[in-house]
Amino acid sequence: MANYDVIVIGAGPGGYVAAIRCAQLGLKTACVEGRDTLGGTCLNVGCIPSKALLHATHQLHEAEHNFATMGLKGKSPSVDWDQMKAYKSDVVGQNTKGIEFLFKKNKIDWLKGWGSIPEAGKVKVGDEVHEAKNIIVASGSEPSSIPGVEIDENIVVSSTGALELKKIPKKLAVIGAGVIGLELGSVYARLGSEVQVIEFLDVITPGMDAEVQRNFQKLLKKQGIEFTMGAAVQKVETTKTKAKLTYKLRKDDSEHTIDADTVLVATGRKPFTDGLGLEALGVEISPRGQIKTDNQWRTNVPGIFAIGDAIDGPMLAHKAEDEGMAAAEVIAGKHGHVNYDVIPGVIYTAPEVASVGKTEDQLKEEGRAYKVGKFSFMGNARAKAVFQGDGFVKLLADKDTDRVLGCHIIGPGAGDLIHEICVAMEFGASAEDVALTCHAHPTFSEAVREAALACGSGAIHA
Ligand SMILES: Cc1cc2nc3c(=O)[nH]c(=O)nc-3n(C[C@H](O)[C@H](O)[C@H](O)COP(=O)(O)OP(=O)(O)OC[C@H]3O[C@@H](n4cnc5c(N)ncnc54)[C@H](O)[C@@H]3O)c2cc1C
Ligand SMILES: NC(=O)c1ccc[n+]([C@@H]2O[C@H](COP(=O)([O-])OP(=O)(O)OC[C@H]3O[C@@H](n4cnc5c(N)ncnc54)[C@H](O)[C@@H]3O)[C@@H](O)[C@H]2O)c1
Repeated sequence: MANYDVIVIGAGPGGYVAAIRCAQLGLKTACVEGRDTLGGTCLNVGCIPSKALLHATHQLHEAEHNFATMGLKGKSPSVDWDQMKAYKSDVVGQNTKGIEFLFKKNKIDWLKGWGSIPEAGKVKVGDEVHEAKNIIVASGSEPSSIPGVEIDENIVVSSTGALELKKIPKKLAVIGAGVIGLELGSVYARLGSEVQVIEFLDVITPGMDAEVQRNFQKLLKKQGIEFTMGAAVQKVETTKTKAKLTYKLRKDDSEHTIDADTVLVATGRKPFTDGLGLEALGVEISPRGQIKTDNQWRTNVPGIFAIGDAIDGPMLAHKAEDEGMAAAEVIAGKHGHVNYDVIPGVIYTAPEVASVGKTEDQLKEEGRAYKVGKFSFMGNARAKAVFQGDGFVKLLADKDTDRVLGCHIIGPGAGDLIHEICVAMEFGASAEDVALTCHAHPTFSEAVREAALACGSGAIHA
């Protein structure tokens, strides 16, 4: 048994970042993690392995579709799936070991095992009970399924199983056209699977800017992904090697079936708080299973904080990290800050999709007068040189004050470009501020500046 200022439960991006910041602020810190490696969902079975597979398969796509045009002749590479998975695991290993190194460097104790909170101020791991002045719950989330669909991680898989399929399926059915469905759907489409996405709504990536949604779907269709929209999945039946998926079209209630080798269930994730003992402690939980907190990440039980996927808000690694840092600052008696209005969202397909701030629909709903500056990547020399002229940057600014209100990008490097606008929004910048900032040529970033120019006296290359 040991005494700590802070014990963090969970070593995902929320928990490990909270632990590091606590230690940096001079607090004696431990972090409990039940997995064999640190880094949580994100590093082990989320952000990092999926991006490794997206990278590898994007290279394959380039070789198959664009190399010859550039005079790079010869046979396209063949896929060694086991080696691709080994590369992915190696990337994961480098990152999880990196967190272990950071824990040692910051003198954070990793308490190995599954933790519970028998009472406020105490954390039990295995047979040991440790004392902590403060506890941060960062227990994350897990995949959720829908009625009639049972995940077996063999034929019917969650994202976790989809990162480790034994072989590349001939036909992959994806339930849900959200971020996971489209990123992993892209991976397998590039690997040659026939990919059919079945989505309940009439649009993909709910919550995104409507113009981006339409454009994105069109581009994914061009890449061979098939969409069945407005379809409610009823059930998935499996044999040893196959699945039969039944769905009803919402428009006419007609029932349809499709066969697939693998079904990926990508219908969202739910907070994971099993075994923590929160109910017995009287920690308030929302009907959606999220731990309730105030705006300083305090639960209703003194000394217990919660952050990341286990609480309200977008289930994103960087949101969890920001909350981790902020909760640590609060515990250390400082000011913790997260600006929930400026949290970017990125989909790492090709092209990438990124957004921050308000969508046009939200501004309309709010009755706020706004202007749109839009610029197509077709007018961006660098994008054309790398076969990525599809897509656009759309900047939304207040009609009267010119203040930047949101940005939606579909195109090359969108996930990096968006941060220029995040910074602009944090500083309360106007579209003109962005437009008057010199941007190096030839870069994708010039498209952001052109969109800002389009909010004023006009883009140059449009
Ligand atoms: C396939 C996939 C791809 C993703 N890609 C992205 C992306 O590109 N960008 C992005 O921003 N987000 C992405 N996400 C979402 C991202 O992974 C999560 O938002 C993020 O991991 C949440 O961090 P967290 O710290 O709250 O929880 P988690 O990362 O889920 O970590 C929680 C940790 O707590 C541990 N734990 C739970 N309970 C206990 C206990 N009682 N005792 C000990 N340990 C416990 C768990 O084992 C886990 O390791 C992706 C998710 C998936 C599934
Ligand atoms: N690049 C990233 O940032 C990234 C990548 C992967 C995952 N994530 C995070 O992980 C979380 C989970 O991702 P996700 O893609 O599973 O969830 P999601 O919420 O992004 O998408 C789920 C989709 O499934 C659809 N759906 C729900 N029920 C359905 C049904 N019965 N039949 C058909 N469609 C149905 C929804 O309408 C929605 O389009 C998200 O919150 C996301 O932020 C982020």
